[in-house]
Amino acid sequence: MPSPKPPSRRGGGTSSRSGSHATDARDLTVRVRTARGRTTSSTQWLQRQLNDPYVQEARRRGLRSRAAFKLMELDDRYHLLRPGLRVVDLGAAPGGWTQVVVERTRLQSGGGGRVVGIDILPWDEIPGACCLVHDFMADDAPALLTGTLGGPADLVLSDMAAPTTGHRKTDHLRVMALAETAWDFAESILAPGGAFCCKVFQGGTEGELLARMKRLCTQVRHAKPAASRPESPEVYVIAQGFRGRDDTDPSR
Ligand SMILES: C[S@@+](CC[C@H](N)C(=O)[O-])C[C@H]1O[C@@H](n2cnc3c(N)ncnc32)[C@H](O)[C@@H]1O
Repeated sequence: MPSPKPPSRRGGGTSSRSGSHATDARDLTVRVRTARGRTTSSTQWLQRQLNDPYVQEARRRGLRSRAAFKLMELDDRYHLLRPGLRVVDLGAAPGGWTQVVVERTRLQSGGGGRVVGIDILPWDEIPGACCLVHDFMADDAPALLTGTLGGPADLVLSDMAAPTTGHRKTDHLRVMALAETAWDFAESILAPGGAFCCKVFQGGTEGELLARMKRLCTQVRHAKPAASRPESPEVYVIAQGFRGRDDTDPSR
């Protein structure tokens, strides 16, 4: 599954913002009328979805989410995926990242690896993957994931995000709490040499969490893929070259 070139809009973009484009380019922007019962924000969301080239490209390729393009780009840059890997995908629904993992680790053609995805929301099975519906923050989630994977992981992915409240500080804290719990879990399941790729919020992974990752991994970087909306504070932290868990670390 090749990564996309940043999808372009046929017709040269939105005419309302494209005064510099060729004058014969047709305006293909879909405009959504506000309807009774639909709030302004949901109208804006719908209009953005209908006009998002990543949404259109995902649909064309049979991908479940535009988020799939973020993982493709991160993998192209940091070489996270290869055949035979054992991967855990946290916050996996509706399944775009899992589809990319299955494809790029060649799970369906006997690649020898395994992928276990988990989400608190129901999601449809993906052939080649084990799709769990469970709260990752529940006490029994680490054991469930470890048992289902059946051994150490080479890669832990987390695209988990709680529904946004619109209150920036609250949203930041909620995403960072998920990221910290994801790293705690990664420390317990990653094989030496393993990697972790996780959504965090701008400002990146801070303080103690970043220090812990740097202590246990040879490389820790932040990246914002092109498919991540510029107005979104999300970025991804990629920690590679896991050295093994340090049970003497007092911050654990
Ligand atoms: C941005 S979406 C993930 C998109 C996914 N990577 C894809 O490519 O389709 C974030 C997901 O995190 C999930 N999530 C948030 N909190 C969770 C939790 N405590 N346990 C499991 N999943 C959670 C949400 O239900 C949501 O489906």
